[in-house]
Parts: sequence; structure tokens; C-alpha cells
Amino acid sequence: MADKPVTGAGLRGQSAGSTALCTVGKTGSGLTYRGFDIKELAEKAKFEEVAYLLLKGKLPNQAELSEYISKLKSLRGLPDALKAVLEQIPKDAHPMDVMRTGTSMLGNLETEESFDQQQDVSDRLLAVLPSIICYWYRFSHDGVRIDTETDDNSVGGHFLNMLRGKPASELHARVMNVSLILYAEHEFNASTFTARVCASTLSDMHSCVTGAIGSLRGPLHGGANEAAMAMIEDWQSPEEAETKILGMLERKDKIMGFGHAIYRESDPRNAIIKHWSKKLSDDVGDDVLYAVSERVEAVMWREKKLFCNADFFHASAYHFMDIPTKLFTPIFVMSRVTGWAAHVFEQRANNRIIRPSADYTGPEKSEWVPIEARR
Ligand SMILES: CC(=O)SCCNC(=O)CCNC(=O)[C@H](O)C(C)(C)COP(=O)(O)OP(=O)(O)OC[C@H]1O[C@@H](n2cnc3c(N)ncnc32)[C@H](O)[C@@H]1OP(=O)(O)O
Ligand SMILES: O=C([O-])CC(=O)C(=O)O
Repeated sequence: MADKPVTGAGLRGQSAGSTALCTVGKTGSGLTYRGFDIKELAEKAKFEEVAYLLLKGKLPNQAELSEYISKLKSLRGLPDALKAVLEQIPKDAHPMDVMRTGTSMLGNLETEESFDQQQDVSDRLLAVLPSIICYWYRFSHDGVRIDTETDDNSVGGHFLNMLRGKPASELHARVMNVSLILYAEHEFNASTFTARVCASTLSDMHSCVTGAIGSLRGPLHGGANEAAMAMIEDWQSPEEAETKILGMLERKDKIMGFGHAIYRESDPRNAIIKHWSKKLSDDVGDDVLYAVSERVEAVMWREKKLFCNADFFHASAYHFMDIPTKLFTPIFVMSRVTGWAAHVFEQRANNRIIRPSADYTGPEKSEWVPIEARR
């Protein structure tokens, strides 16, 4: 794909500030968090280690990591007033709306009174977001009030345990760990930029994260993993998938899970999650969905030179783990909250209110007409 022209549309290609957190597509396809390559992090790190790296600025040593994991485990409980709110939200609500409301309610109950509290407030959010979504999901769908204080060390294992009422297998906990690492941070993407704009007014952390959740919800951003699943789930064979995709391209439909605003050649997270999707496909004895996904990938590249972004093979990977499709994007929130919070810290540390200009396209001069004379 050729380089994109730098135009005002979507602020594409324009620098909107600086960050020490992440590089995206520097070599056309690379991704680093504080200088660490995503491939190495996905292979060697725990998600909690990556969260520490983003939020505290360095990799933890063993003692620091153990202490951090214990801290996060101790922060998983939900206040009664928050449970009461979650119990009011209907079963057919969008789970991203539940995440947004849960975060906002927490901001009423545990308000960030001073920026000195920002680390603790962020750790609390990281620890409690899985509890928020699972408490609501299990109450509204299964009629049970779950205990959100499980003994799992990992955020991913904890999430799966609450969702299913039993500890996750080693394979599933491993895939969740990788997935949360892949989604944790991505420079000035739409939701992170939302958080930074909010932070630039010197607002509180819960407002920044609530706004970011709203931005992530859309299908052009985090909502694409769910939209990709909805697209591929009915296709019974690679041949059917190819016919359907060609029809969609003919109609100029957007294919969810493909393309990216920054990467030009590939999204480095795709090969990683694709590898785990294949392992899960073998694990469940699938002989349709993975093959369908691979064919969609091949057709999109052949026809449009469009590559899978992080979301496409996440769809099949989560599906193979029996995670309901509507919970896919909330998992993204459980991870990206680390990146959002770290960007809020950065914004606060070197702040100027973010307020760009617009090119005016309205009328030069409008004549006032009294209301009774208007048609
Ligand atoms: C975790 C994330 O948030 S990753 C992104 C998740 N989002 C998706 O998967 C949604 C599908 N993808 C898209 O809508 C886009 O690729 C975006 C939003 C990710 C990036 O948007 P842009 O930067 O505006 O795309 P870009 O400039 O590369 O588009 C170039 C051309 O390819 C087309 N294109 C880009 N992505 C797709 C796609 N997924 N399906 C079909 N055509 C596409 C565009 O329509 C555009 O064509 P045009 O010039 O005729 O209008
Ligand atoms: O960077 C972007 O535009 C979208 C995003 O958040 C990601 O790919 O993880």
C-alpha cells in the first residue's frame, strides 16, 4: 500500500504531541512499549508485568511484580452501591455501556481527589474492570451474584474464572495473557486520544477512562473484533467466505478486522494472535472457523492488499475459548486501560489544553430574521 497523503481528514499523519510510551509502525509494521518489542513481550511477559511497565515506567523485578499482583488481587471487590447499579442494567444492554457506566459510577464512589492518587486510581480500575463486566453479565444472564474476589494471579485467568465459575485451563489463561498484552497500548489511537483530550482539561481519571471507553466502543476501533466475529460466524466453508467477501468488496462494504490508520504493511499483533487462534482451533477440533478466517485473510490481501489488524484473529481466538461475542470489546477495555492511564499521566506531567482549530466552511454573514418572519 502506498504512503497515505497527509491531509486534515482524521488528523492523519499529523503529530498531536509526544509520548515515551509506544511506537507504532515505525518500520512500517513494528510495535514497541517503552522500547520493548511486542513480539518479545507477548512471548515472555505476564500482562501484569506489562501493566507495571506502562504505568510505573520500568519492568518490575520479581519482588515488585509479586507485590503488584497481590495489590491488584486485593482490589477486585465491588462496592455494594456499584453492584446495585450493575443489577439495574438490562441483559440486552451493550456490555461496553456497562463498562462505561461502571467506570463512571466508581468515579462517584471513589473519586480521584488529587492527581497524587493517580497510580492507585489506575491500579484500582485495572483490577476492577473485569469484576464490573462479569458481575453484570452473570447477574443479568444467569441470575447469580458472583464473588469477584477470586484467587487467580492473572487478570486474564481471573476474568475467565468469573465468567465460567471455574478456573481457566493453562492454554486459555496463556492466550488471555497474550491477548491482554497485545491490546495494552497503541500510541495516539482514537480512544487514547480521547483520554488525553479529557486529561488536558485537568479532569479526573474516571472521566478520562469513561470517555475512552465510549471511543473504543465503535466498530471502526475496538468494536471491530465483535463485528469481525458477526461477519465470519455464519460462513460454513472457505469457499463460501470467499464468495461473500468478494460480494462485500463489490458493494464497497468495510471488512471489519482489516486495515489500519498507521500500519502500512502489516499489524505485528496479527501473526501472534493468529498463532494462538490456530492452537485453540486444534484444541477444540474446529475445522471451519479458522480455515474461513485464513481464506478471508488471503482474499483481502489478494484483492485489496489489506492486512488483518489485531482484531481479526482475536475474533476466532475468543470464540474458541467460548467467550460470548458481546464480551470481546470489554476485554479490550480491561487491557487498554493501562495505556489510557499511562497517557493520562504523561498528559498531566506536561500539560497544555488540547484545542485545535477548524477550517470554517459555513456562511460568511447571516442576516438575523425575527422569528415571526421565518419560514
Ligand atoms: C484495534 C483497532 O482499533 S484496529 C482497527 C479496527 N477497525 C477495523 O477493523 C474496521 C475496518 N477498518 C477500517 O475501517 C479502516 O481500515 C480503519 C478505520 C482502521 C483505518 O481507516 P483509514 O486510516 O481511514 O483507512 P485508509 O486510509 O488506510 O483506507 C484506504 C482505503 O482502503 C479502504 N479500506 C480501509 N480499510 C478497509 C476495510 N477494512 N475494508 C474495506 N476497505 C477498506 C478505505 O475505504 C480506503 O478506500 P478509499 O480511499 O477508496 O476511501
Ligand atoms: O492505533 C489505532 O488506530 C487503533 C488501535 O488502537 C490499535 O490498533 O490497537
